[in-house]
Amino acid sequence: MSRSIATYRIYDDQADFRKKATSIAVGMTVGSWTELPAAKQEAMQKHLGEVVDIQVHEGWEPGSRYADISIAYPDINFSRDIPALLVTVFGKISMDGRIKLTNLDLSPEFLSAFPGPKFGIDGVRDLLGVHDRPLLMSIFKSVIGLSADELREQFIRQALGGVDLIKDDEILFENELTPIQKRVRLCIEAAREVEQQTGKKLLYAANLTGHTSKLRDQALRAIDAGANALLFNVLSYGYDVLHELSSDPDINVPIAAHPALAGAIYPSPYHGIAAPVLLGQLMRIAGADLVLFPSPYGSVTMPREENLGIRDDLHTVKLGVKRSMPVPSAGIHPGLVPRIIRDFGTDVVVNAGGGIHGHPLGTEAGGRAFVQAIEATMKSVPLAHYAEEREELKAALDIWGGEA
Ligand SMILES: CCCC(=O)/C(O)=C/OP(=O)(O)O
Ligand SMILES: [Mg+2]
Repeated sequence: MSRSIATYRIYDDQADFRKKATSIAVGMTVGSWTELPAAKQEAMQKHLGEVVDIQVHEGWEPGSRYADISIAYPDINFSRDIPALLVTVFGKISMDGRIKLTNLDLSPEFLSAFPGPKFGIDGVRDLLGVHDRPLLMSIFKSVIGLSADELREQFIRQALGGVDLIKDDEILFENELTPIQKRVRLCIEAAREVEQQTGKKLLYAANLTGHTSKLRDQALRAIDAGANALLFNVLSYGYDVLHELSSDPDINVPIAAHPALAGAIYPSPYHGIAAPVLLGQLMRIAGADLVLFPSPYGSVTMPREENLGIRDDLHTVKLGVKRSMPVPSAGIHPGLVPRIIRDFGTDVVVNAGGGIHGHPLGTEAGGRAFVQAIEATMKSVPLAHYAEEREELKAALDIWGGEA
């Protein structure tokens, strides 16, 4: 019988964890068990959840306790979609005290319904023709209220800085000045102009927004206007919307998943869903080609072990789909590039907004500083040494600091 296993961390100083685990396994599947007549029990056996592991630990505070509990849920109980999975394994019990969903071990049967990322790491690299180093992405900043000309000008400045991708900020929604088709047309045209000068291909991830019922048409309009990538605020819509977009054959461009709202779900040790599940595994099987998340060392941080957990879930062969590109973000500046590459390897996107636009010599110099920092790190040259002959990197290190 095909089963998917959910692991929870439950904090309770008094609980009989075996009893608690059994009540979850029964309550989230067949509802009640011991009261059922034998004939009914036999009929319902195939639907019954099972406690497969309980590990009890002493907590940090004296006398406190917690347990890691794993429960197997028969795949027969729920349909092959993420909403059904999440309601089954963490619907009602997510509201029942101090309990956090920390891991999902999904069955091959369940995973068979998920094509995963259309492009993945290798496909994005193929689009750009860059295979031997981290990618560099910049983010429009102070973008609300910009006219089309101002947006185009900012795009060109970023492109001339040598970035591989440019993304909308996640707070750029449909608006009268730069509706998606208009801004895609002007940015892609600008990308082609700059490519004439630099020879560099560019992906522009336009933010796909608006009512759910209109997203597919919106995406097709953007692609018709020349869009070669999309940004999507997954958690405000739900994973299944991403799944529908990513598995649509007509939406043939990479999708970058933004983590907006994730901070309401992953940080607490006592509640919510662990970051590797929320921003690693589920984003990848829902089809995100690139996944943004708070880095361990920027302005909006996430503990390093959770970052590395996301990295591992975006790469693991266990999920049986293409790998998604990790994009550790927020407060990234050139001095952090060696740490990023040390933690994530070269299959990573170095992503910055303020770290590019806030450069003392301007946006173009900000991009060049990152390009230089990546070059130095790939050559195993200390940034400070590499900066001796490169004013853009030197200015960035002077203002934001160098590698730890
Ligand atoms: C984790 C998401 C980061 C993000 O959306 C963003 O705009 C970052 O900007 P900077 O912190 O690099 O300025
Ligand atoms: Mg942003």
